[in-house]
Amino acid sequence: MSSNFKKAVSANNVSAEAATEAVKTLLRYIGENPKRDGLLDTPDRFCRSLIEMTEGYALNPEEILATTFESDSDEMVLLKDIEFNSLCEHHLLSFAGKAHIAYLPSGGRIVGLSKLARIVDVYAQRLQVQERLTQQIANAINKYLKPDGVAVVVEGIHSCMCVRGVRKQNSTMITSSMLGQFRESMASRNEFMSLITK
Ligand SMILES: Nc1nc2c(ncn2[C@@H]2O[C@H](COP(=O)(O)OP(=O)(O)OP(=O)(O)O)[C@@H](O)[C@H]2O)c(=O)[nH]1
Ligand SMILES: [Zn+2]
Repeated sequence: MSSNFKKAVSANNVSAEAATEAVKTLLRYIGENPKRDGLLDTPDRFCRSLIEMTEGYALNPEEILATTFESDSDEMVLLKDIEFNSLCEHHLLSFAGKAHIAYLPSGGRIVGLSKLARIVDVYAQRLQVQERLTQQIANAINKYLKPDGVAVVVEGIHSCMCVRGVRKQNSTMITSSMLGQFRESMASRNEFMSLITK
């Protein structure tokens, strides 16, 4: 794994070697010695973790939502409590929580349930703000599945508010994006909200 990483060059032509050197500089910046035993592999590990946590850039939402199935139901489909981990683009610290997604099938087509969870990962595994994460999930489902409506609510706890800065441990950020019938009809929105708060 480690040797594969060393050969890698990013899309922006930054070598893995340059990336690990940058982490060594950060370690020196905080007064650490990157040559001490416990830190020898840390720059390599850190870079691999960062690549792993941003795998969403390489995923294609159109491909994920390409397989659909026939269904004669036009009732709401809801997948709730989809866990996610993301990285806040301001501090590069984790924010994590749950996403809830509903859509109203249109044209007699439904999508495999796991694909909704995969769409969350496409956008969560990038540098994000929670508002954009929420909108991107809703917009992708709207664009590629063309349902009558999409509703997305994301609940996230931001490490940058817990472990540093204002240090508030128990606040949760809640964001939503309502499209189509969920935006137009209060009844649809209320049905969705009551199901996710059960
Ligand atoms: N709206 C929004 N803000 C976020 C998100 N993630 C982190 N933030 C905030 O981004 C802001 C960055 O503010 P700055 O003042 O530039 O940075 P800072 O000095 O580190 O701010 P503090 O966290 O208040 O110490 C902070 O208020 C964070 O709480 C997010 O997903 N959405
Ligand atoms: Zn942050």
